[in-house]
Amino acid sequence: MDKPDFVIRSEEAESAANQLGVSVLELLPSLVKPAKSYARPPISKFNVGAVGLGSSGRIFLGVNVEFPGLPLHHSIHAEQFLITNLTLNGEHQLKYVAVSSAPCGHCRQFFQEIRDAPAIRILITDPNESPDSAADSDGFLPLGSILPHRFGPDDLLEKDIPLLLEPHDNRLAISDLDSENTAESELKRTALAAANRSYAPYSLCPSGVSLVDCDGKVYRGWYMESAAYNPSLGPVQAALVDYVANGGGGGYERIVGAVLVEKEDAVVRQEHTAKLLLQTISPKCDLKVFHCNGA
Ligand SMILES: O=c1ccn([C@H]2C[C@H](O)[C@@H](CO)O2)c(=O)[nH]1
Ligand SMILES: [Zn+2]
Repeated sequence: MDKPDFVIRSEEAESAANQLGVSVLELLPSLVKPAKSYARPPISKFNVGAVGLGSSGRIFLGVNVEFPGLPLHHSIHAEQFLITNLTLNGEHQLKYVAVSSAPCGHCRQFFQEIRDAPAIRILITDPNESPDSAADSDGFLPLGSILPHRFGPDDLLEKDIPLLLEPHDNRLAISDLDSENTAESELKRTALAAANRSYAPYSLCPSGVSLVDCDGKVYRGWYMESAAYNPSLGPVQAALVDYVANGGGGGYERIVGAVLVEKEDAVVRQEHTAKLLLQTISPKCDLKVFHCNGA
């Protein structure tokens, strides 16, 4: 691979599997090592790669990302990157994951935001892991076997609320945005569209971020919450997942502009954390914040 490919189309996955004489499922563990090479862990130097198969047949990659100069809790875990990559690409279900080391408790918890999470099957490729009696003959374990007695969306939400990978529209708007026509208004519209896809069923404070690099290429991401609150992923991190996946491997200093859209009266506000994160990794980046109205 010359350029990192963080999403593999189903036809590509099938033809790669055919060429190797394996099934698409068997392809997943073979992609973990290349995935690991795209990780950005300057603090731990511990690369993690996660490879997921969605119900559409597409394969998605996830890697861990660490930010020097910031507290460790700003880091993005490979599994969380993977889930963000799924949602940014409109994938509605995650079926299988192969991952280089055992998912930590925080990641097992974040997976709970996906419908039927206990049925997601996980393969840990770390050769030091001893075989698990809950694993199928193909080596995959149900997530429910490594996180029993789950705390999740069912504990806090009504059953019919769309979960993390399911389509939803937060129906947020910014007045007069339709009549604006500047470079900044494109970033604003992208951040608003991102906020409309944000998954914030616990706080009801959705938010979205757009980023632009020095070539004018735009990236976006949205805030995603966890029933257990702390594994939630901020909108800047989510947009950085898009940047790492699609920015051609460049450094964060190439990000020159950013827009955050959130509700004016939000009880959960992203503004200060977004500023802190962007100022640290990309000091020249100009962050603008706009408030939207709920429907
Ligand atoms: O489930 C896990 C556990 C750890 N890491 C990352 C976080 C950090 O960057 C590095 C060391 O903990 O590994 C993951 O990506 N997933
Ligand atoms: Zn983790």
